[in-house]
Amino acid sequence: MADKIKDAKIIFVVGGPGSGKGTQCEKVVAKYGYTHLSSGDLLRAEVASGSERGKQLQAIMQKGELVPLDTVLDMIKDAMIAKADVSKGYLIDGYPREVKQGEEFEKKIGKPCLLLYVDAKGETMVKRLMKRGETSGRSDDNEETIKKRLDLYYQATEPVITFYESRGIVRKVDSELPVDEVFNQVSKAIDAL
Ligand SMILES: Nc1ncnc2c1ncn2[C@@H]1O[C@H](COP(=O)(O)OP(=O)(O)O)[C@@H](O)[C@H]1O
Ligand SMILES: Nc1ncnc2c1ncn2[C@H]1C[C@H](O)[C@@H](COP(=O)(O)OP(=O)(O)O)O1
Ligand SMILES: [Mg+2]
Repeated sequence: MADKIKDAKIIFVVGGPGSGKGTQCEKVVAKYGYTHLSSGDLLRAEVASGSERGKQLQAIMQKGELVPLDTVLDMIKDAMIAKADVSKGYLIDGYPREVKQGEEFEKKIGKPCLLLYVDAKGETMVKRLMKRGETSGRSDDNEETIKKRLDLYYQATEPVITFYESRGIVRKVDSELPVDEVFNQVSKAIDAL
């Protein structure tokens, strides 16, 4: 597997909870045919399976904390391998959430060619998540957990952006704008690859 994935384009999609990562990734899939892998979606699928491991994950996610690095990296790697023959590129959404996750990903899988930084204000993210919580059924879309997720984002995930800025691969998009305008910025970043 390693070779095939090494040659594929890998894009990290990083931003706070509710910033609009999933929304933009869906549009990238439609326009560019990339494979979208959301760490949160992979984890929620494991929870939905009802497995013992899923139960442990659910408890962590409900508190707004990060699940163990190895668990999420293994899931992403397996999902990437499963698509290796058909994939033009990968959108890795919601990972890395801390610098260590980025380092381990590069050791075990490969290097990203782009980090899309989906930027929105804290108050905007909270508003969007509260609204999403009305229909998402997600146990972490509640006021208390949202606050913890946001704190953790600023503490653990923002340093990821600084880390990759020094490598010159970060492109920031302004996710305060309407979805289609954000996507124009996303498209420009991908077209430049
Ligand atoms: N640019 C935007 N303008 C307004 N609402 C947005 C925008 N992007 C996303 N949203 C809404 O905000 C919520 C969170 O978006 P989502 O893509 O699930 O974020 P994330 O995956 O980063 O948590 C969703 O309800 C979505 O419809
Ligand atoms: N890379 C990662 N490492 C550790 N935990 C993760 C993870 N990605 C997701 N999780 C866990 C903790 C998150 O609070 C939860 C939901 O993640 P998510 O669906 O990516 O949220 P969002 O799209 O709102 O930013 O899943
Ligand atoms: Mg998401």
